[in-house]
Amino acid sequence: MRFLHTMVRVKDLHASLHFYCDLLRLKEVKRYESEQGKFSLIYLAAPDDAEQSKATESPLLELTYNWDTEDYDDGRNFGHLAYEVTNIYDTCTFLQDNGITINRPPRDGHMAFIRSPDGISIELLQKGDALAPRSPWQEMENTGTW
Ligand SMILES: C[C@@H](O)C(=O)SC[C@H](NC(=O)CC[C@H](N)C(=O)O)C(=O)NCC(=O)O
Ligand code: NI
Repeated sequence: MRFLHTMVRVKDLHASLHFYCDLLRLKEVKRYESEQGKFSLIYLAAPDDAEQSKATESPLLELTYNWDTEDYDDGRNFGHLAYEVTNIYDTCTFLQDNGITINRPPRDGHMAFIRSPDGISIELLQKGDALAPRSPWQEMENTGTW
């Protein structure tokens, strides 16, 4: 058995594609539109996976967009989506500069949390064990100025 994807339902497809593709830089690898079911399924791969020849065989994020607006309760049973980043401080700076709240700043250079437009928790983990190169974030950590 192979892990295929995690599906999240999104209320605003434009806002979600901006968040996941423009900001998190995920790549759309396939899309399914159902006129009968009145929904769209958009499959997103992490950029490193998308560069591989078999991007559609890597673990994907499936965005489900129901064309008729629905209210989705905040399912507490769902935890988070986790992505590995090359430099967690650079990533958090880019996201913050683009209006994303860093709900859990990258203390110790390893882990940060943000939320999607639908409130889905996204965990960002520093690639490898090496601390990200020193950056203003670490100075802010050390001086407690966030
Ligand atoms: C193709 C495969 O990856 C799917 O996930 S299709 C599953 C199917 N999805 C839908 O019908 C989308 C629209 C529906 N209104 C919804 O919001 O899910 C499905 O069976 N969904 C039910 C589910 O619980 O996932
Ligand atoms: Ni699915």
